[in-house]
Amino acid sequence: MRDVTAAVTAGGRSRRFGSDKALARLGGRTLLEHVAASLAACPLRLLVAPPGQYALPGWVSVPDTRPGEGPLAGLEAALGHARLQRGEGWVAFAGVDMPRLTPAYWAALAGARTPEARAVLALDAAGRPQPLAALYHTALLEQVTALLNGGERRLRAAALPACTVSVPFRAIQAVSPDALRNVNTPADLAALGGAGP
Ligand SMILES: Nc1nc2c(ncn2[C@@H]2O[C@H](COP(=O)(O)OP(=O)(O)OP(=O)(O)O)[C@@H](O)[C@H]2O)c(=O)[nH]1
Ligand SMILES: [Mg+2]
Repeated sequence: MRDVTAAVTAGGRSRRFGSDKALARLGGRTLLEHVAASLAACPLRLLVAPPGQYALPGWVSVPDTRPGEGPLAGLEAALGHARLQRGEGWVAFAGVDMPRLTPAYWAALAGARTPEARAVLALDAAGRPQPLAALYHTALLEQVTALLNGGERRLRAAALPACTVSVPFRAIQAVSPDALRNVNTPADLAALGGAGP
């Protein structure tokens, strides 16, 4: 993962969770810390969030380009900052609410890259692509900006089918079986064995 920039997007309002889910605890760590740990091997690590909201040692705070406009806007900020700092290359983009992501998960995605690919997404058990724990190339930045300017807000629109590689669920399951577990509600966290703040 030395050639990949990490980016955690953390500008959401956790409406379904009812309090800031980035700070909810699971096994002695916050959800945000769990996700960050999965990406600790990346040399540059970006936290896209309102300035001053979170303290995450070793992570560079990056403000949203379009605050409150959702994770696609978070991706725009992450790709722009990654390009500025390191030139063209890959970004591992994650939400705050996937505490079971692991280095092996990210390595599986990184290993699936092809020279033509501009996005790498894992498929879940039902075959649905998972855009919130995926690799995106900085070459997508202009396309992402155009989508946002056109009113698009769905993150999955960033992964254009023609240049997206899918990683089958069985390949994820083999290395990181719970990686795609996602916390949207307190019940989701309880199912993982955690509790609210
Ligand atoms: N940078 C940034 N990240 C966002 C924004 N909106 C959502 N996110 C992040 O995107 C990820 C997935 O979003 P959701 O699961 O919908 O989280 P959320 O929007 O906080 O939660 P809900 O209010 O319940 O939809 C989380 O890591 C959020 O923090 C935003 O406007 N900017
Ligand atoms: Mg949301």
